[in-house]
Amino acid sequence: MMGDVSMVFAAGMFIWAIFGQWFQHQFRGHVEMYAYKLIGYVYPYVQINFHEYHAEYFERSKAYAAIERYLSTNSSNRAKRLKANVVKDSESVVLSMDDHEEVTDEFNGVKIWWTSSKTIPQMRSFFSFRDDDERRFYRLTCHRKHRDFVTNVYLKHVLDEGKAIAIRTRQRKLYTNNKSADWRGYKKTIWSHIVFEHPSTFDTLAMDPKKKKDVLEDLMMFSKSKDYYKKVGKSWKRGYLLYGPPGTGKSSMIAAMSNLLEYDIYDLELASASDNTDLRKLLIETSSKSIIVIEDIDCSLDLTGQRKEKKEGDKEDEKDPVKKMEEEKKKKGSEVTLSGLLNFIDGLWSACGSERLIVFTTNHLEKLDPALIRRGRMDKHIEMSYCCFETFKVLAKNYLDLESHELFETIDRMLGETKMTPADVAENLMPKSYEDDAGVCLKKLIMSLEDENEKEAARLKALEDDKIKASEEEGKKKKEDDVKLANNVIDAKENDVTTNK
Ligand SMILES: Nc1ncnc2c1ncn2[C@@H]1O[C@H](COP(=O)(O)OP(=O)(O)OP(=O)(O)O)[C@@H](O)[C@H]1O
Repeated sequence: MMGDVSMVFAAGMFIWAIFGQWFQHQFRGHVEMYAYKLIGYVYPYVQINFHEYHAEYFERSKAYAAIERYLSTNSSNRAKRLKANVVKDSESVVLSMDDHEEVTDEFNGVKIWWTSSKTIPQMRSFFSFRDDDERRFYRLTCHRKHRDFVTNVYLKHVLDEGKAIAIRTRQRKLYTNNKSADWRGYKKTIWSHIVFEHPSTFDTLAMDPKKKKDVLEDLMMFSKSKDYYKKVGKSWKRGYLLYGPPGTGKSSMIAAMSNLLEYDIYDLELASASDNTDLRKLLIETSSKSIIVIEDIDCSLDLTGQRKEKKEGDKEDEKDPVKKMEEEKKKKGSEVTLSGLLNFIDGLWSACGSERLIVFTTNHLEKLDPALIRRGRMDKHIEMSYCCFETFKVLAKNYLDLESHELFETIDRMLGETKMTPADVAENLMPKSYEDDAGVCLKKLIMSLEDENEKEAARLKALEDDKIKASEEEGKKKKEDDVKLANNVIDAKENDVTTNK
């Protein structure tokens, strides 16, 4: 009998174990569901979890990253246990909340609790994409009555702040486009980048103070005009044309713009783009908050010639065929056309991405097709010119820490008479040895200006001499022609007399 009972008991245990295992998930799910419902009736708080990775993608959640940055900046001083991350070329340390740490945030009088947590799955997936496979998440807890405020207002504030912190702390990049071959050997144009750290700022940029203020205000206005651009139906971008002789600070101005607005720079080499499609692809790949620069636009491509109509007397057809072929080949390097470039600036494609500056630089304004630089495309034309006294004063302050000196008057007068680029002035102001004090550098500049002055005088004299020589030769030739004409008239008269006889 005992044997029968124990057999029934053993069988019952076995069936229960099978059922228990089979029902485990469903049971647990149901129990959990009802437990949460029950808690929901008595527990006055709401919790929202933000996971680091999306379940279905291997991509880090942007919201998680933004919250992490927000909490690092706003709450790390309140957390007791912190995690340290080294960023920016291993130079600075960013602190964030450690796992299972809690901080309290207060926004518009509403209290919000943040906890950082992690779960470790018991079963490691075959496709584990991270070594430890921990799933981190932030948990936000707030009172049920603030639920709408937190989801609609507070979270937007956290995400916006997180984005703004990312922009403030990110390393700016300088992109250049170049051709590279993929594994099949197909050539394509791609952007590659390096960290951009240029010291030029609007403080160190030497130019007419009024002009500088004007540019600065224009840039600041642009960066704050998102809503305005939207209201007037324009894409949020602005074109700048920087023109002037080499060494007047066009590149320095671009670096100063980037430092001011904290924008990346895309240095676009037009000749490296195979055609308009390639150009469009490069454009689409640029990010917002960037400056797209095309330097020396007049030299980039034959953008000026493509619109010119053939004039009578054009020698194109009479060109040496070999030379013609060579020129064609050279042009084939890039088939970007003026219309492609115009499309790039203000066509539909240019509207993808926003908050972008497009900057053209040129040493020869007169060589550019007017269509390329008309207002609306290049909204602001900025002339970078030779060094004037105001420009010099900025350079003297930068290079020599000097605001006044007895030689300033001489330099003021000489700069009025002589054209010298800020780059050349800066070169003269730079001490070349430890003995070179400010006076020595200023004297060096004066000597250089004198040299320049003499050279200019010699150049002008040579020009004047050439003019006099040309006019003398013209006079002489005219005299000879007159004599010839007079002789011909006499000869003709004499012939008439002989015939009449
Ligand atoms: N306006 C300026 N203010 C301050 N520094 C200047 C200025 N112009 C030139 N410089 C100095 O001269 C150097 C060369 O100037 P920069 O490359 O900016 O001139 P650029 O006009 O772009 O010349 P290019 O047309 O040849 O590219 C700079 O590194 C900077 O040190």
